[in-house]
Amino acid sequence: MKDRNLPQLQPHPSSQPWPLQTHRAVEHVPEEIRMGLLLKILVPFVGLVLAFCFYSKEDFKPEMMKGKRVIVTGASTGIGEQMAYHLARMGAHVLITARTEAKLQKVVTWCLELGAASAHYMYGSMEDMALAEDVVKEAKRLWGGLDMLILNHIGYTYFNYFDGDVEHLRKLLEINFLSYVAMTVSALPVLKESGGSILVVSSTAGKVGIPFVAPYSATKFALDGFFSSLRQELIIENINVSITLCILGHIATETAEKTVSHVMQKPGAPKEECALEIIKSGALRKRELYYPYAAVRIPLLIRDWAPEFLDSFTRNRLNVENVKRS
Ligand SMILES: NC(=O)C1=CN([C@@H]2O[C@H](COP(=O)(O)OP(=O)(O)OC[C@H]3O[C@@H](n4cnc5c(N)ncnc54)[C@H](OP(=O)(O)O)[C@@H]3O)[C@@H](O)[C@H]2O)C=CC1
Ligand SMILES: C[C@]12CC(=O)[C@H]3[C@@H](CCC4=CC(=O)CC[C@@]43C)[C@@H]1CC[C@@H]2C(=O)CO
Repeated sequence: MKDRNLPQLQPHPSSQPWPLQTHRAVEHVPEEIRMGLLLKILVPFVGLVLAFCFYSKEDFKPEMMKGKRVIVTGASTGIGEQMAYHLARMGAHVLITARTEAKLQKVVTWCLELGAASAHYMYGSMEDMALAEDVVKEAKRLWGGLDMLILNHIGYTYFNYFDGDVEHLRKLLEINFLSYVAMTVSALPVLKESGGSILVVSSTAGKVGIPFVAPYSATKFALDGFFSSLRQELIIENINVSITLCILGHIATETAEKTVSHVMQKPGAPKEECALEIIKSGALRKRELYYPYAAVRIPLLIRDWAPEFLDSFTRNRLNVENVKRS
């Protein structure tokens, strides 16, 4: 008979059959620690397995781009500039765009030095939808057709709390999204003739919620929605034009480093390698590119399983205390 006054001693966990013992041990570990341990072990492993599977099938050869006719927008600096140089080394024809003519002239000169089959530029702002269409018309005039359209340009992006400026958002939607649609509408007929490719440069901010880039993020999400739907329609109609959505993490371009060096805890990935991976993914007609692979792909794997954890992880990767409302 048990003595009511004595504390009822529990059998030591080690005397329990294994499952019960483990169950009790796990019960005492807080949820967030369990999630953290799970993610620290499981997620990198999954990322490595996916990376091996994905990249082990890579069979890009630079000669695939020799003689190809390529438009690269936003190519006066940054990732677009590096894409132009890679294409030049591969012997492609390049037509590059941006607003700053002097910068475009220098990039074209260097492209010819590097071995481009031909190199031309058109300058102006992509706020002007007529320019978006004129660039494709110029490609038809110069080359008689088009093989690859790389949509890369973006308008000025602040990195701060959303300030409520709806007009800024409207303008950014025109530059970052509607001009991409206008160029695609203009280019599709010639891309159908060549069985060509459309490469859409986007961001992790076009797939998950990242603070301080709300207007920019909206334009990148719009790209995903529009071009993922258009890709479905091209497949349904057996139209041989590929669409590659390029999801990029933080890349060390001049603009990015100027804008966020005080907030990011790690430097961006190299713009030269990023540019090459974009070209390779388009030439191989990939559905999506994730670069840097693990830094981009793992958050997307977590996104639908543990959204709150991902939000918290994203905030903790930034020195948010350094962002002051302007
Ligand atoms: N850097 C990063 O961390 C990341 C970048 N990305 C994406 O990569 C792409 C390139 O980024 P990045 O190289 O850093 O950008 P940059 O700011 O370095 O280059 C932007 C380009 O767009 C041009 N441009 C700017 N405004 C306009 C306009 N109104 N009309 C036409 N062209 C314009 C600029 O030239 P000009 O001023 O002469 O017009 C420049 O050539 C973008 O789509 C961006 O969203 C995605 C994720 C991360
Ligand atoms: C907005 C911009 C480009 C980006 O997409 C990044 C942002 C810095 C914080 C980021 C971290 C990530 O992991 C994903 C990308 C991004 C949202 C960059 C600040 C300026 C960059 C820009 O405008 C284009 O160069």
